[in-house]
Amino acid sequence: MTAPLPKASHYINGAWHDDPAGDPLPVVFPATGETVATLTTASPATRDAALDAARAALPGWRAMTGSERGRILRRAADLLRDRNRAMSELETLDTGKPLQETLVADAASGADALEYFGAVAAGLSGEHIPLPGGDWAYTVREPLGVCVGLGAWNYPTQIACWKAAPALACGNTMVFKPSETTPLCTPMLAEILTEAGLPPGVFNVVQGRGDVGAALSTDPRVAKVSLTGSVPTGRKVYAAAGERMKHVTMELGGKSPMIVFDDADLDDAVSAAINGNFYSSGQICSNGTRLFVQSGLHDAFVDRLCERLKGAVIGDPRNEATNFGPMVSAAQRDIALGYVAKGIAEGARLVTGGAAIDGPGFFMQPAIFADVTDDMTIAREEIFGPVATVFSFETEAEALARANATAFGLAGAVFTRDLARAHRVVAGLEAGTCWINTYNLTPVEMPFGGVKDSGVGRENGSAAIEHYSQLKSVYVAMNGVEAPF
Ligand SMILES: NC(=O)c1ccc[n+]([C@@H]2O[C@H](COP(=O)([O-])OP(=O)(O)OC[C@H]3O[C@@H](n4cnc5c(N)ncnc54)[C@H](O)[C@@H]3O)[C@@H](O)[C@H]2O)c1
Repeated sequence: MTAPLPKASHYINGAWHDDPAGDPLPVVFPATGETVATLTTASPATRDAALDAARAALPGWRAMTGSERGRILRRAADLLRDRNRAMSELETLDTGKPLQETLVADAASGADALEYFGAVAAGLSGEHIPLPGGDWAYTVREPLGVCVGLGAWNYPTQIACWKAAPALACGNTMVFKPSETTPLCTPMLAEILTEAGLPPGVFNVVQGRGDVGAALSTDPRVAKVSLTGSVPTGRKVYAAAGERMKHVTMELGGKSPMIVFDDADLDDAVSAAINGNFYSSGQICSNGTRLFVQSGLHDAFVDRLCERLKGAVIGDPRNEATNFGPMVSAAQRDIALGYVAKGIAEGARLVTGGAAIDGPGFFMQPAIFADVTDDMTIAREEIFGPVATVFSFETEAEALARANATAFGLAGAVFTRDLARAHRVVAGLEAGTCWINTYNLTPVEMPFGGVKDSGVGRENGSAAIEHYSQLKSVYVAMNGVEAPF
């Protein structure tokens, strides 16, 4: 792989920016454990420079028409597609995800978002509202101001684009902090945006850990914070934003149910369970890790899933034949292995996998648990690793009640050939994003987000516009003004 690395740690005001006052931020390639780059975190001066740049760029950017802004975003989408291979290689270096995946799911998804919101930007407008007596009102859709984006480590390029594209389309400016675990791709995205014609300061990237994220998201210059991360971080960021009356989007964790009825297409359901549990080595927020399978199909489902796992090609993610890579870090693998141990200790049946793989890198075998009960730790907590849990159920009402018995509400799915049942079950699921007879497809046209503890707000689709803009209402009097005295 020959992907170029970022020329500096940060990207501010349309240029690369180094910060010798920051702390070292080593970037570890998860497949080998080697440090491939050492960036620095942002010192307070660098954070300030980024926020000042975003604030200074705001008047000029919001004054442009939506069509003008959209043209730049669409050009950036084209550049990102042109550089898909280099960006995918970098994403693989950053995350350890197989190149086979990053070539189709990361920069490509980011480009989709830039293209989509580039087109949407041109159509942003308000309403005309007729009122009694010939008076009327109109609304103007205005940007919020400087937005802060905080990213998780599993989809760095995609997360940055899903936040930046709607924010910029609406005329906001942004300071984005990628996850400290995967800092390489986002500054490259900033450089691409500059090349596409984005004015300096409209999109800035600073590196750092949670303290940098906290300082950015509580800064008085900031109007909105959009986080993709865990529920505990979400609580902190949301509380701090609430105290300062800032807007938020919270894309948080999940423990989503996939309900498979006896009449489902077994192969489709198993394929979806593979995508929804083992893609990206299970490190996907919306994964359907609670597999509720009706008793008539249960054993066949578990057998087929185990059989299909034999097709996993585990190895160096830079090899395009590899379809199952390492976990992102030693710490994340330890968390997943800890859950496997807990599952066994609490009496679940480990059907296959679940062990660390010897050698360099943070590899573990994909794991399937059966005979899981709803009260077990592995049934309740987000694992964020390649650990699937299979439950047996008898009736539709039972499946729905058990699926909803969680504080999370990110996603859910139903597998059945009975269309009425499919829609009935989806209507009853307490989840922000649902699928019928498929899993984890998240096209940019479809709003994505969670309910309950899994989040607030929506990314993608026209719904995202609501979360990056606000309305100004203007009453226009066409008659004289009456007063009581
Ligand atoms: N719903 C979604 O769209 C979605 C997508 C991907 C990942 N996730 C979730 O993300 C989690 C995994 O990612 P992670 O481990 O990087 O999450 P995390 O919560 O540890 O970190 C997320 C980001 O928040 C920053 N951060 C940490 N503490 C902060 C604070 N106090 N103030 C401000 N920022 C702070 C981190 O530096 C990082 O950039 C999982 O729970 C997963 O489900 C959700």
